[in-house]
Order: sequence, then C-alpha cells, then structure tokens
Amino acid sequence: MRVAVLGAGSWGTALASALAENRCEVTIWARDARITQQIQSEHINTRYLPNAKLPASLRATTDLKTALMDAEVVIYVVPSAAMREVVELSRPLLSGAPILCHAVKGFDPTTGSTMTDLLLEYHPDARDRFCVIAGPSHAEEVVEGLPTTIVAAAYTRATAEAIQDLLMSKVLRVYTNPDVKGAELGGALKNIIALGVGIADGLGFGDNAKAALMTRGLTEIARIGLKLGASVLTFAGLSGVGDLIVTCTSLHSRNYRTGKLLGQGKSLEEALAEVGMAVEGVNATRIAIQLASSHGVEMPIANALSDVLFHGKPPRAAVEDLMGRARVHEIEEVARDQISASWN
Ligand SMILES: NC(=O)c1ccc[n+]([C@@H]2O[C@H](COP(=O)([O-])OP(=O)(O)OC[C@H]3O[C@@H](n4cnc5c(N)ncnc54)[C@H](O)[C@@H]3O)[C@@H](O)[C@H]2O)c1
Ligand SMILES: O=P(O)(O)OC[C@H](O)CO
Repeated sequence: MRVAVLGAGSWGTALASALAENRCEVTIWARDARITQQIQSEHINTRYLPNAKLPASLRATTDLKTALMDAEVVIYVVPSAAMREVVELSRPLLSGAPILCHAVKGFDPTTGSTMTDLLLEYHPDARDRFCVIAGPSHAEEVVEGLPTTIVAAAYTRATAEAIQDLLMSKVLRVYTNPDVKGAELGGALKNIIALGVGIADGLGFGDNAKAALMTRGLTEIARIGLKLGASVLTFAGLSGVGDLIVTCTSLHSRNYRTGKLLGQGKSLEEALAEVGMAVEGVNATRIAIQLASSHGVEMPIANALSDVLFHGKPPRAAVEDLMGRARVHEIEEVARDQISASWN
C-alpha cells in the first residue's frame, strides 16, 4: 500500500515510521529540506524525535507532488492552523480516490470547523473516504514501539477497517469507531483540560485538583460534543477519556507542559516558545468558548482557561472563580439515541 504522510513533526514522523515498519511504502512530506534529508539519509528526525531511529525504508521529500504520486492513503498530520493550506496545496495533486485521513487534534482557527468538516469543503464527494486517527498516543512512545491503542473513526466501516489493517501491529492496537465527530472533538477538546491540569500542577495543587479537572473537563467535552452530534459513549472511550488521561498526566504532553509553565508564572508567549511545538489547546480554548456560547452550553473550565490565556487573569484567581461557582447537580440527562453511534 502506498501512503503519503503530510507533515514531519513528531506525530507525522511516528505514524510514518509505524506504517513503514508495517511494510507500507511510505513517503513523508515536509517543507523543511533539512528534516527530509535527515530522514531520507540518516533515518533520524533530531528536531522532533531526537532519540528515535527511523526505518530505512521511509522516504522523505519536500516535493508534495512526489509524495502524493499514486498514494492510496493520504494522512494529514500538520497543526490544525496549517491544515487548510496543506489541503489546498494537495488537492490538485491527488490521483485516483485515496483514503483521506487526518491525525490532527484541533480546530480550523478561522472557521472553527473540525478537520473533517474542513476536508469536506475541498472534497465534498469523498466523505466515505475520510478517516480520523485519534486516541492516547504520544509520538515519543509510538516511535519507541511501546504498546499503544488508537482509534480509526470513519463514516464507513470499509474505510475505518482499511486504516485499522494498515496500522495494526504487535505494539499498536487499532479500534474502529463510526463516530467521527466524537473522535475529533475528544482529541481537540482534551487539550484545553491538559492546559488546565498543567496550570494546577504549576501552582502546586495536588492530585485532587487534577482528578477534578479531568472529570469535570470530560463533562464539558461531552456536553458540547452532544450538541454537535457526537455520541456520549465515544467520550468514555480511547479518543475521549483515554486521550484526556494521557495528555493530562504525561510529561510528553506539550499542552500539559505549557500549562505548567503558565502556572509557574510564565507568560503564554514564553511558555509556547519554551515548548517549541504544536500546542493545540490554545486555539481550541478560543473555539470552544465560541461554540459553547453559540450552542448555549456551559463550559466553565474552558472559560476559566480563556480568561487566563487571553485576558490576563492570574491562574490562581481563575481557580478561585471555578471553586466559587453556584451549586449544581453532577449528572446530566442524555437522550437514548445520543449514547452510541453505529454504521448501518
Ligand atoms: N505529538 C504527538 O504525540 C501527537 C499525537 C497525536 C496527535 N497529534 C496531533 O498531530 C498534529 C501535529 O502535531 P505534531 O505533534 O506532529 O506537531 P509538531 O509541532 O511536532 O510538528 C508540526 C509539523 O508541522 C509542520 N508545519 C507547520 N505548519 C506547516 C504548514 N503551513 N505547512 C506544512 N507543514 C507545516 C512543522 O514544520 C512541523 O514539521 C497536532 O494536531 C497534534 O495535536 C500529536
Ligand atoms: O503533546 P500533546 O499535548 O499535543 O498531546 C499529544 C497527543 O494528543 C496525545 O494523545
């Protein structure tokens, strides 16, 4: 199977590596020739995964046309802010009817769209060939061959199973899911909560605060997710609570690390510069509070994050506001048809 992976950051490199290990013919595309040359000739990517040895069969190019030539599967793995540009550049270069997959955990910054809604703008007839790769998967562990589970979510069973078969290995277990929206929202929105947990740790709070943020954060994610058509069981799965746990607890997480630096008193600019890679939670916070407001949904943690990130509120004051909210019930009612999704 010929696969083009567009984006040679941490996750693009790790996914391309896993696919090449699975005997796929993989070409990874990046803009930076230093990175493609390193991957192609030295089988390393020191900027993004300094400790990893990559498969010798993995090819790399800065020429998008070469990467996409005869590709049967195209996987977009750039930060969400770059997705529109890369989808636009790649569209005229696609041949045949490849599966269009993405592994991006964020929203289009201009329109607030999910990544498959963005893809649909450019490929309105290809919905059945869309697939989302989501779930708890830090690139640093995947590239080391440490056991990992992920989700392939697609509108059709055939597409989901094609990606499942492509990625499954002794160390990478892939589950399918028909709930594309839920998988995407879980992946994008958990980044907000990871920023919050990082802030709590940076402030010196304890495990109780961490558990509270993760649990009530998941409630917020499910609440807006249901309004947007996702199924609640997806949020109890790998792309929901699974990814929330890994991102809020792993030192690999760029969102968690950014939050921790904020809690320790760094400015957002300082924290982002120190982390130096894609931190999707910042834009996701902005989009989440817009979505919450337009759908009449309460997202107090996202609002508190927005105050800290964009309005200069000291993190400790934001926590005091959260703790001082009016009393509420814990559990909300969910309609039966919103519990799980299924293919026909
Ligand atoms: N790193 C992980 O462990 C991981 C795991 C799962 C999902 N993701 C998601 O994958 C996406 C990509 O993250 P990452 O970790 O690979 O980021 P990264 O910061 O490690 O790398 C981003 C890459 O995208 C490239 N890029 C940026 N703008 C571009 C543009 N306009 N055109 C072409 N290339 C561009 C950069 O040069 C870089 O190579 C994010 O949405 C992230 O949430 C990451
Ligand atoms: O490093 P983060 O915070 O972008 O998280 C990476 C992945 O989403 C974890 O599954």
